Amino acid sequence: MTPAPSPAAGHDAREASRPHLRVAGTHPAVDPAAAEAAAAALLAALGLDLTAEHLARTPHRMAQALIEMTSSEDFELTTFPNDEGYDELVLVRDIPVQSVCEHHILPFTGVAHVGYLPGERILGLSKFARMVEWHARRPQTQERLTHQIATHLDDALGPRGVGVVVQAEHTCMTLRGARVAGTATTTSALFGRLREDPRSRAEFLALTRSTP
Ligand SMILES: Nc1nc2c(ncn2[C@@H]2O[C@H](COP(=O)(O)OP(=O)(O)OP(=O)(O)O)[C@@H](O)[C@H]2O)c(=O)[nH]1
Ligand SMILES: [Zn+2]
Repeated sequence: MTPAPSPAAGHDAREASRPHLRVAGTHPAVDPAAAEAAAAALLAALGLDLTAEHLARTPHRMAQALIEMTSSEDFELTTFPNDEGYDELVLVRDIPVQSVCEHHILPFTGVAHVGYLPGERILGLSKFARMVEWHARRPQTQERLTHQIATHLDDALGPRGVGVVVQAEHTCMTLRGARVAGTATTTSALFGRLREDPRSRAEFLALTRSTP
């Protein structure tokens, strides 16, 4: 692997003024023991016999599964100075989205397309996926998830434009309730030039629709 080039001396001050942002600390505290006790109570209320061997550890597994689906790892949101003055769209497509709808606590899954028009700083490419996962792995609405990713990118980089499109299938709508298998929901959040400039907006939306 090629080592990352060290920043030019002139950029040291700017690098220090926007340190690698640690994304952490806003997830609520989790109490696994209380979650397990609550899962046992729910399963018993559903008429399950928790003394059966298959079910004995189900409250534990159920609590752990829900905790895993609503927790994500903290990470460093590494940004770099835009030394080359790159000013075209950067778009990372088809980032997996695995979230849980906060109305039914059932999964919704799909993809996110996240892009921006760089200003003074650019983002490490893997951080787009980490950012999506960090916001997705908690009880969410798709609209809020989409907006939070866009706001996060906007705050971290101060770019000229930000665009986020999320396409997802909600199991609360496909497996129960309306039971409309195969339906997909698309949400978008566009900021700056990607919202206001019709050509940039059209280019971004077209790229999120085209096949790679
Ligand atoms: N806007 C939005 N709605 C969502 C999302 N996830 C789930 N929902 C909806 O939340 C709504 C909750 O409505 P309720 O009428 O209280 O719930 P319900 O009786 O289970 O409704 P049905 O799902 O229609 O059976 C449903 O229409 C869900 O489809 C989301 O991410 N965004
Ligand atoms: Zn739901």
